[in-house]
Amino acid sequence: MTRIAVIGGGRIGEALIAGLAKAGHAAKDLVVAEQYPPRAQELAGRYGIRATTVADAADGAHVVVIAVKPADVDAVMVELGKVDLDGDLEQLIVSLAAGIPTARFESKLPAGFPVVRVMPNTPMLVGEGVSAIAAGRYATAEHLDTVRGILGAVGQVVTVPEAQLDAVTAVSGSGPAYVFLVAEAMIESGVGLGLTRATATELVVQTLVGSSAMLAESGSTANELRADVTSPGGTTAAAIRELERGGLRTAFNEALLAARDRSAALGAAPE
Ligand SMILES: NC(=O)C1=CN([C@@H]2O[C@H](COP(=O)(O)OP(=O)(O)OC[C@H]3O[C@@H](n4cnc5c(N)ncnc54)[C@H](O)[C@@H]3O)[C@@H](O)[C@H]2O)C=CC1
Ligand SMILES: O=C(O)[C@@H]1CCC=N1
Repeated sequence: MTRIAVIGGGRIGEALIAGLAKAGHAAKDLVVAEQYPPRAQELAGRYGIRATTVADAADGAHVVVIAVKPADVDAVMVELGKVDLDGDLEQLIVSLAAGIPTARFESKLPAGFPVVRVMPNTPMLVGEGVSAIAAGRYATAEHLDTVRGILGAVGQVVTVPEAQLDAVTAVSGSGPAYVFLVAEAMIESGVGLGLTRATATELVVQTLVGSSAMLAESGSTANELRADVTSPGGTTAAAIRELERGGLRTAFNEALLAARDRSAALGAAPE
């Protein structure tokens, strides 16, 4: 089985580890390097995996997944520079860091070293993630297949040119947060209308689950499904009029532009 080292055991690192563990990836073939010792021990205990240093984790791993904040990537690359990255193992660097171009990694790695950049999202924790992957200059179709195999175990995978990854980050990388914000707002409004928090939460969560299943399975577009709920002169029309008046579409346009630009800015940060 592919030996995977996850560098950075934070939210997305754990989502990947948990999703892979749930998908049956053997614990002995997963290792984490997390700089904060209590967190490292927590992950080791929770998933039965080894927690160690960056260099030790990378040494002997087939795939080294970088899951630290963009600002910490360079420090990790310095640590990786101390390892004899072994071409015989066909090692591969997979970066989950928002914004950081593959060229930045390639410039710090031995010549020709393959790098694949990925934008995942946290629903991979429950096997329902979506990741976009893009090949760096030296990554082959086989390397992309390896990454598809890993991320395919925890959700859907799409392949895009690297130039589109900032847009992907705005849509699906950050996307779960928009959905959770909508859920929060709907629950609060339900409570405001007199429902108990427990009832409002149950209604909202299942409404999101059911609506998502329809979007995924019905073959209808979002626009068609919305129209089906919207009886002329009815309750939904009254609600949607207020959402449009509140500038929902403009707010989403501006929000995704801001996220896309922030991703690009993270990549342009001085080394
Ligand atoms: N949270 C999310 O939904 C998503 C995050 N990402 C990307 O994943 C990366 C990580 O994000 P989060 O997990 O949210 O951040 P986080 O802050 O929760 O986790 C980062 C972890 O890396 C550890 N770390 C930092 N430097 C280290 C080093 N030198 N050696 C070992 N461990 C080190 C930190 O202690 C921390 O536990 C970021 O680059 C982000 O852009 C991508 C998609 C979604
Ligand atoms: O907020 C962030 O920067 C990361 C990247 C996508 C989701 N979380």
